[in-house]
Amino acid sequence: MATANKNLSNYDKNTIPNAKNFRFGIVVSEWNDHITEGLYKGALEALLDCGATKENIIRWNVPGSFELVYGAQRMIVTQEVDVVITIGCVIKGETMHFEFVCEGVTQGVKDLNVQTDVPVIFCLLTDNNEQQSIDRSGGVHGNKGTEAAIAAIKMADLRRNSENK
Ligand SMILES: Nc1c(NC[C@H](O)[C@H](O)[C@H](O)CO)[nH]c(=O)[nH]c1=O
Ligand SMILES: CC(=O)[C@@H](O)COP(=O)(O)O
Repeated sequence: MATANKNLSNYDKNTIPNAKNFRFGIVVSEWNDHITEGLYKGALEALLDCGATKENIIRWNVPGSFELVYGAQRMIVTQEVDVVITIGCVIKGETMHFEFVCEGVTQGVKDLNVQTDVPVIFCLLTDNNEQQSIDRSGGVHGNKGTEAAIAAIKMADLRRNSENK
């Protein structure tokens, strides 16, 4: 289902585990910070709404989305988190750089999910223009940060429940 047909901010708390006992890492790209701050706000509000405590939410900034992978890896190694959310916004420019940044982050986040035992949530906007980013960071299509927070809670719960299987 395309985002245009699904509001990214909708969630049913009855279907979401309580987040109070999980530690969350959030790595935020400073590129397009007028967008990434909105994504972070959506994620933070959803985590707190679902029971997370501010003491259990660790935020680090990185220069751009390409650095999200390294930031998430260091967060996993040093901070004893249950899950990491990577937040970035890549907007198409004149060159192929967009494609390489998007692919690099996509593959890097995938690799962290495969190579570590901590889930890494992919909250990366990969948009053709700024309006698409505005629409998905608290605009008409909701907030992808909210969606990422809910995914983070669910994946932290899955990890906890699968530890002793
Ligand atoms: N153009 C965008 C970038 N570019 C910067 C890269 O992410 C990276 O920081 C640089 O190549 C140095 O390694 N980053 C974004 O997050 N969004 C963009 O639209
Ligand atoms: C995704 C990017 O790095 C891009 O915004 C840079 O713009 P350009 O391709 O015009 O150099």
